[in-house]
Amino acid sequence: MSAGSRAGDVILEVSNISLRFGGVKALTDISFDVREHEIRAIIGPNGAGKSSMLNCINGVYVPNEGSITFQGKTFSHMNSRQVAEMGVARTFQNLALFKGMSVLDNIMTGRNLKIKSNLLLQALRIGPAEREEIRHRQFVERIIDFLEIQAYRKTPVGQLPYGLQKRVDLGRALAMEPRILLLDEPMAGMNVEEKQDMCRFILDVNDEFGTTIVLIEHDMGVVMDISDRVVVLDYGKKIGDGTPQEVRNNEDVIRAYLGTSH
Ligand SMILES: Nc1ncnc2c1ncn2[C@@H]1O[C@H](COP(=O)(O)OP(=O)(O)OP(=O)(O)O)[C@@H](O)[C@H]1O
Repeated sequence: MSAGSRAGDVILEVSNISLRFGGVKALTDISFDVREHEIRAIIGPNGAGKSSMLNCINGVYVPNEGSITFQGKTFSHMNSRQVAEMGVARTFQNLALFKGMSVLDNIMTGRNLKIKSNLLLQALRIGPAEREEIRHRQFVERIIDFLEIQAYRKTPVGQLPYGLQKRVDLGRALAMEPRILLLDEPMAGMNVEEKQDMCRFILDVNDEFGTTIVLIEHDMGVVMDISDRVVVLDYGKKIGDGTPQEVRNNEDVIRAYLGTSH
């Protein structure tokens, strides 16, 4: 079911990252790697540092120490736009969609970085701009079919149930044609059926688009079935790293999870 058997070379390497907010050590000396095509989960109880880690990878936070290597290029900090241009897209725990805009238009916003024609040509919809728009629309339609949301193409996103909004957010990120997709608690707040759907879509994205996926989650159960390898954080430190089976049997991980309500 998982992509482990075809995981390739290391595409992303996090090296000795530490991050502090005043006196709070959000991350302490975290290192791990992500291989091409794999589904890599970062799990941990509340406040473990998962979101902080994701925000260091996608350029929102500047780590106090450490570096990140993406496709062979090492950087201690890049801004969010540079990271996006290198092929890293993300979804958000608190949805970042335009609620009054249609599903189609929301997903189209994910193409913005890829639109090359100038604004005047776009506004007039002439020549190359028109051809370019048709190409982008075709790609967006492919995503809409893939995510099985054809029936809601013209529906304002704010009118959709939460699980479908999360799917649109995934579509917006996919529209960027990312090499790496960062998913911030993609199953949070969902019912069982919505969680199953989202798991299926994550596996399909990984399989059909070949996208490398890094997802964070605090519920250990849901990620164990779909992940190739799992990093476990607790109080900002890495306490486990390995296959789901290895992580499940790790004494420190068991202790961290038994000590919380998860
Ligand atoms: N912007 C910030 N300012 C100050 N402290 C912060 C900030 N962001 C995170 N922290 C602190 O850093 C630590 C790690 O938080 P983080 O949100 O990364 O954890 P998390 O594992 O994502 O938690 P959750 O599962 O609850 O989302 C926590 O102690 C948190 O209070």
